Amino acid sequence: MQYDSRFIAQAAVRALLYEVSVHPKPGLVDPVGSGPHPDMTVFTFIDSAVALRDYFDAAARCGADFAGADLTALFERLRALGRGAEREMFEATDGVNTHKGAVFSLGVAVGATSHYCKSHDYGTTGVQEVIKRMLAGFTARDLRLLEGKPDFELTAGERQYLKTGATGVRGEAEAGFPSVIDVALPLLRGSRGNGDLNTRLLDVLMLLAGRTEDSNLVKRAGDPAVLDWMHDRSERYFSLGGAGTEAGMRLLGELNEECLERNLSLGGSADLLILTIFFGFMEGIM
Ligand SMILES: CC(C)(COP(=O)(O)OP(=O)(O)OC[C@H]1O[C@@H](n2cnc3c(N)ncnc32)[C@H](O[C@H]2O[C@H](COP(=O)(O)OP(=O)(O)OP(=O)(O)O)[C@@H](O)[C@H]2O)[C@@H]1O)[C@@H](O)C(=O)NCCC(=O)NCCS
Ligand SMILES: Nc1ncnc2[nH]cnc12
Repeated sequence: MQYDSRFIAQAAVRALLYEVSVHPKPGLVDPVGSGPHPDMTVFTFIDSAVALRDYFDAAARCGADFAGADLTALFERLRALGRGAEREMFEATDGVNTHKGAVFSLGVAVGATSHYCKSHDYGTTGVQEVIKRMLAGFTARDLRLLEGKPDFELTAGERQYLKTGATGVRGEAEAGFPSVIDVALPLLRGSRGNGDLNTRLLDVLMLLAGRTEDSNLVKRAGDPAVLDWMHDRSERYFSLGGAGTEAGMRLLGELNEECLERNLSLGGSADLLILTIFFGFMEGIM
């Protein structure tokens, strides 16, 4: 299948809207509640997603139009578009950070997909190779800029890198989003025809939460040990049979309560779910 830029940009916005619609998501905003995010509701996410439509159109066109051999130059062009999109997102949400991570990760995915589809039938492995070439050396280059940056200017991801060496969203992106393409997408493919979409996507979220180093979760907990706790909860969830079982749904409810009490957010895992949904649309498995 050869996709055009318009279809690709539309899939990106649909992925944002599908993710926020999945419920009940522990530690995240969904149509039923705001979880540990009192400054946002599902409507904030709808406003944000709609405001990002032009950005994804521009990112898709940028990918399709790029003709050079050095794909790191394509990434730099996309990054400039992403910075503008972040501003548009904050305008649409009155300063609330809904999709900063997704502006970056999904922007990369849209640009890479569109570039690949210019000369190939769609294939996720091919797109992953494009992403790796676009981001080659990015993490080291970006994090090298931190030398001398005052502490109060550091983002959560930057602070965690300096403290523990965790590379967060940058490392995940540079490696071609392995947790999405090698872990979550196979689950989504395998669950086709088995359960409703909401159930399938809850399982994908919990698989991602169990495998990812979510810098948003670590920031909220103030301790990277929270990752082991979340990874254990995810294992338990799947040992109970996941969202297709009463016991799995009960565990999700308990986890939701625990995230609320401890003010824990799964923002990074939500972004990876968005990416999985996007690739799911591209593969026609949703
Ligand atoms: C490259 C940048 C995007 C790097 O970002 P930065 O250093 O500014 O921020 P980080 O702290 O590193 O995190 C970025 C966001 O990435 C998401 N994330 C976290 N872990 C992972 C992971 N393992 N894999 C993938 N993605 C991950 C996460 O996003 C979600 O959390 C956001 C809410 O965060 P925040 O407001 O900090 O937290 P709250 O606790 O909710 O707020 P408080 O109430 O406590 O204040 C939300 O957006 C989710 O989406 C991380 O936050 C950047 O520097 C950059 O270059 N940006 C501009 C360029 C661009 O986007 N270009 C696009 C195309 S290339
Ligand atoms: N549903 C959601 N709730 C909170 N943060 C998010 N980041 C991306 N999706 C999110």
